Amino acid sequence: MSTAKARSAHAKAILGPELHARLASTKILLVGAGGIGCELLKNVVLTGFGEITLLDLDTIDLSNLNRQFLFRKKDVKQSKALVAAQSAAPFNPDVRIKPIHANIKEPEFDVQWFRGFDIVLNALDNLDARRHVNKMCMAAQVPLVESGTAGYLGQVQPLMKDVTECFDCVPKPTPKTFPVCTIRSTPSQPIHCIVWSKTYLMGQLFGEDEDAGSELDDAEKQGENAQEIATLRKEALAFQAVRQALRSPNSKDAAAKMVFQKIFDSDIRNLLVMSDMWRTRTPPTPLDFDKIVEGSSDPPKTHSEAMHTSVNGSDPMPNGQTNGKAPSGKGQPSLKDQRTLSLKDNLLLFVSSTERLAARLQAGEETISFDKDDDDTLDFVTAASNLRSTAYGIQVKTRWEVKEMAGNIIPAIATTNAIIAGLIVLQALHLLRRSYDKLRNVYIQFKPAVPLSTVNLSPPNPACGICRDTYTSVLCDPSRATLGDVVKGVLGDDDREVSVYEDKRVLSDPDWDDNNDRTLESLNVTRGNFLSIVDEEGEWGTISVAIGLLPESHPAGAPPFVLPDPPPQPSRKEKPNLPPPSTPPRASLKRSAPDDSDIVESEPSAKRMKADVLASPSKKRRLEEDGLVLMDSATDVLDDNVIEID
Ligand SMILES: Nc1ncnc2c1ncn2[C@@H]1O[C@H](COP(=O)(O)OP(=O)(O)OP(=O)(O)O)[C@@H](O)[C@H]1O
Ligand SMILES: [Zn+2]
Repeated sequence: MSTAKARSAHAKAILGPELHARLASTKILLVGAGGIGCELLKNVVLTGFGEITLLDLDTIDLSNLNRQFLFRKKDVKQSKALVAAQSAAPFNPDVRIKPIHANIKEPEFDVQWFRGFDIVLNALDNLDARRHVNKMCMAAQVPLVESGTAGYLGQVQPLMKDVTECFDCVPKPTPKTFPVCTIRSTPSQPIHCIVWSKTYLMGQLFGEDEDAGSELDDAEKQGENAQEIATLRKEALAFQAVRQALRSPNSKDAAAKMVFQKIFDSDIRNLLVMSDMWRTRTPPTPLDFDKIVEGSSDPPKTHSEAMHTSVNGSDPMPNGQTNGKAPSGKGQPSLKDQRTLSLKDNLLLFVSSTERLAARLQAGEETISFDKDDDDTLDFVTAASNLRSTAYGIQVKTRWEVKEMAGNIIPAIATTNAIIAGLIVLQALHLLRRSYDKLRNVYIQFKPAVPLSTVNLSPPNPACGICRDTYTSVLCDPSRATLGDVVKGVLGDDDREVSVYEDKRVLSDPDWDDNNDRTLESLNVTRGNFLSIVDEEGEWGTISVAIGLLPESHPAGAPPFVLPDPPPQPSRKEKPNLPPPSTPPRASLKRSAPDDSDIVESEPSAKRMKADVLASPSKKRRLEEDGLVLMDSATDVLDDNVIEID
């Protein structure tokens, strides 16, 4: 038997000659060439898929090499998609792998582009991209296999419009956020100090020079302490001087000390003035740079130490941690990252990492943000969060622990990725055979005797704001097609009252047609966007219009759009008893349009609630100005592993 025949003998025997032959011309899109993606690419190539498009936006990092086996050290900094394709192609001489180094959310990957695939396989690591691919697959009616791993756990979920639930049929946990003032003034846990260093302090010192005021405006609206907000505003203003020092070659040596004194001494003294704030809390202790360097500073005790001492008079070290004082050599782990740093160690690490980051700014880097794999930023965040913890009497953390917490890292396990990648192919084959009764959600669970569990699929959620929409496409020239013409064209003879949205923006409603004569381009609606046409009475399903570009063959004198033929037929809506599943609140509600003075933003599913208060944009605007947050679902669960602060 020739090598090529031998290579495919098993796959052919298992799949049967007909399906095996079909795979050679089946077009698959694989999104993500990371931990799961590398395993999956190998699997699909060896199974006999012949036409593979592999897309990933990232380049290879040294830390990927322990599990992303298609990459070698020489490939670091190269495109993941390109290198993975080159490494996997020789596994099957007949395979064609087209690598694309790009973000799947780019407008060029529009619904028409997705329609070119027979199946899509996700190997992603974030909710945003997963939700995007889900919507595109629902719109293009292409089957999708979704997957994810977290440590020893993993899941595979086959999704098919109108057959199964989609990824958005069930609300996803919202990333955990902390109130601004907990982070900025009253931390009580190590994570608060880590989030402060990574998000706030790094941003202020090494990020873009931007006004931190809007975050404080929001906090003020939400009723947080006004005097405290005023102090924080002053603090933010004073950052200008230290920012400049960090960027000026003359003050390099002094800059780190200046930063230290501002944030760990004078900012803390300013907060202490607000005696009200410390009535029920332990006040922080300012840190003295010179005394710590001399070794004469006596670090404040952690809360638990203080409590313990008062109970039994001893001086314990909770959880083997110390606050400032390194334990004597015995018992200290030998790995550098796992050693507890003393107060002086943290100060010296703060100075050296600040100097390294300042040197990078002076060498031309415009901004530097936290990256767990960038040693300078990890050192800075470790030292800064430990110094802040010390000032607030909170336990310090090792560099290793800070890396885990700041990077929201759950260790990636190569074997879990490999098992999940195998299960993805099995579910993909069921979808391609249209054996829908065989589809299962598959989980890896913590039960050695039964490591895999399968769950039958649920039908689509009738209230889902993604897969219950009726999708259609309009090809147009957005610089000439007007909103009114496109919407009227799609509705045809149907003269129902409708509102039109792009994502969360209301573009028109029955009492407000100011935008109807504006071009789509002027409304910032272009290729890759969707217009949602929502029935005002809530009787008919939403029509989602994917905007694509006109073909080159489109005659010059013809109208600047091509309408769907036949026109979309939205389904009559069953009135759900439950509120629709929520779209998790997004980090930012604001999207810029060239002139968005006439554009109102609201949660997309609010349109389906048809609440009277939301019927007119002016009312919506007022509600938002009042700082009112409209929740779509009361069932959102906070996930403790995910920490995000904006
Ligand atoms: N919007 C997107 N478009 C294209 N590729 C994406 C997008 N979002 C994430 N990815 C890719 O999905 C892959 C997910 O893989 P994985 O979870 O192993 O992450 P990683 O970055 O390689 O590893 P780690 O996060 O553990 O360091 C990554 O290679 C990432 O670049
Ligand atoms: Zn759905």
